[in-house]
Parts: sequence; C-alpha cells; structure tokens
Amino acid sequence: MEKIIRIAVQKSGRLSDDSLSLIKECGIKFYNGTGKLKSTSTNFPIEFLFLRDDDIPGYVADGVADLGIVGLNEVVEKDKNVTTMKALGFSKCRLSLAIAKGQEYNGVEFFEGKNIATSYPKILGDYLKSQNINADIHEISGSVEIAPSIGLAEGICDIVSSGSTLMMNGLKEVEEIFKSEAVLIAHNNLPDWKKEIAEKLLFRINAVQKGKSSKYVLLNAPNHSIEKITSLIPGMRSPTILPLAQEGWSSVHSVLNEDQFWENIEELRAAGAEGILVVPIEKMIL
Ligand SMILES: Nc1ncnc2c1ncn2[C@@H]1O[C@H](COP(=O)(O)OP(=O)(O)OP(=O)(O)O)[C@@H](O)[C@H]1O
Ligand SMILES: O=P(O)(O)OC[C@H]1O[C@H](OP(=O)(O)OP(=O)(O)O)[C@H](O)[C@@H]1O
Ligand SMILES: [Mg+2]
Repeated sequence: MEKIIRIAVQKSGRLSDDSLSLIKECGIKFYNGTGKLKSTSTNFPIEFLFLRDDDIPGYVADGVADLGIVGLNEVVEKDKNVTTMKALGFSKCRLSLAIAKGQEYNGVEFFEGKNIATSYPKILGDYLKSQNINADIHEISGSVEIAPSIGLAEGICDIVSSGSTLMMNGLKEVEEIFKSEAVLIAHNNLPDWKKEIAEKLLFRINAVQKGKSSKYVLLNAPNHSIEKITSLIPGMRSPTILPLAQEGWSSVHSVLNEDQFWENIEELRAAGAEGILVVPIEKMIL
C-alpha cells in the first residue's frame, strides 16, 4: 500500500480558502472540484478530506485523519487529545462576551446569574469559572448574535473579528475571553513514517511563512555609506554588495523582515541609499 497521510481541511467556510492556498503555496498539487469530499495530491504523499470544521479535532483525535487545519477555538472547545503543531497566522479572531448596546456594564460581575447564549460552552464555562461567575450557558449552534434581541439570553459569547456583526445586531463587546487563529493539528501517536511526512509538510509551511514575512531589498548606495547601510539591513548572513558601473557606487542586496525595513527606511535614505526596490519572497529556508 502506498504510504500517504490524511489531512482534514474545512470544506467551505472561513478557513477553506486560506487553508487550500497555504497547501498550494507549499507546492502541493491536488484536484479540488466542487462537491468532492476526498482528493489525493498528485505530487506529495497526502490525501485531503473536506469536512465541517467542528468535526476536524475529533477526526484527528480518532486517527481518521492524521493532520487537520482548524481554528484554535474549535480545538480547545472540542477538548480532544491532539497535538497543535503550528499556528498558521490566518483566520485570526477572538471569542468575546457581548451585551445589548444600551446596557450599563461595570465588569464581568454583570453576568452573575445571567443567561448567555454561545456555541462555545466549554471555553465560556472555563472562563466564567476562572472569574467565579455563575451564569446559565445556553448552547446554540449559530446566529448567536440574534439571541438578546429575541429574548433568548441577556448576553452572548461568540466569534468577533471586525465587530460589524455585533454592531449590526445592536450589541457591544465587553470582554475578550479567547484569541484564535488557524492551527495545524496532528494525531497524538503518529507512527514514525507518518511523522516524517508531517515534518516535510511543516518544513514547507515554515518556508512559506518565513518568506511571507520577509522581503528582498535591493538599493544603490555610495561606497562610503556601505558600512552604515550594512548595519541597518544586515540580511540573513550579510548583504550582497556588487559594484555598479558608475564608479564609487554599489548595489546592496539583503533580506529582512518588512517591519524592520520600514523602521529603517529614513536612516537608509539619510545614509545615501537610493533606487530602493522591495521584492516579495516566495519561500525562505534558513
Ligand atoms: N469573522 C471571522 N474572522 C476570522 N476568522 C473567523 C471568523 N469567523 C470564524 N472564523 C474562524 O474560522 C472558523 C470557521 O468559521 P466558519 O464561520 O466557516 O465556521 P462554520 O460556519 O462552523 O463552518 P462549518 O460549516 O465548516 O461548520 C472559526 O471556527 C474561526 O476559527
Ligand atoms: O466581527 P465580524 O467581522 O462581523 O465577524 C464575526 C462573525 O463572523 C462569523 O460568522 P460568519 O460570517 O462566518 O457566518 P456564520 O455565522 O454563518 O458562520 C462569526 O460567527 C461572527 O458572527
Ligand atoms: Mg462549524
């Protein structure tokens, strides 16, 4: 039997596009036709299962899938035994408590004895316990933001990103209780050969992520300022310095974190750098 691992990804929703883009950026090819729930890569030993996100932690814990890409919120809520291998940096959101906009709020004691609607009873329950608050948790599976306006609950605990869903439903965010982003999870006891394939995937993900946060910078500078410029953009080991056709000038090439570039831009220009080009990096292996 061919040795391949299985990864569970969300079929359609907030995680799907970014999960599949990341896999593609890792150079892994597969066919993802509409309605197809299983697909095998043509150039990497991996099979994809397209599932509801809520089911992913359970499938990975049971070993139906070896790996999964899912929100940390679902991993913690489902409380399954899985290993979180890597935070993936997309689908960033928070779980927050919210109440009707017009209500006075002086702290988390507001929720004592109140009814709170949520799809995250475990995370909310743990939070309330940590705050010594006794409240009734009313579990609903979606459209949580509607609960206060229909008299179902006095507060809600749900996912917030821009805050526009809360605003549109006349609610205000009062406590952030959990921060989430997409994570790569793995079954706890993978055999060594599966671990090896998972590590290969992780290696590629790291290279893609590192590339995304870094930029290749090229600039021209008078030779007398090369030392100063090198100290501002030191690069991976050290910058590449090539002579320009024009005497007394060099081209300096370096790799750096984009934030670091913007922090140093004024100093670079003051040191005489000009013709500065900033180029994206597809993959970066240290
Ligand atoms: N507005 C948002 N901004 C950023 N991330 C979000 C947002 N809403 C949800 N997420 C993240 O994406 C995950 C999936 O959200 P989605 O709304 O697609 O779930 P769902 O409706 O339960 O999907 P499914 O049909 O697969 O069960 C959430 O668990 C959360 O981690
Ligand atoms: O703060 P915001 O940017 O408004 O995002 C928050 C909303 O996003 C998610 O729902 P989604 O839009 O994915 O729809 P769903 O409820 O059908 O999952 C989540 O359940 C919130 O309702
Ligand atoms: Mg879901």
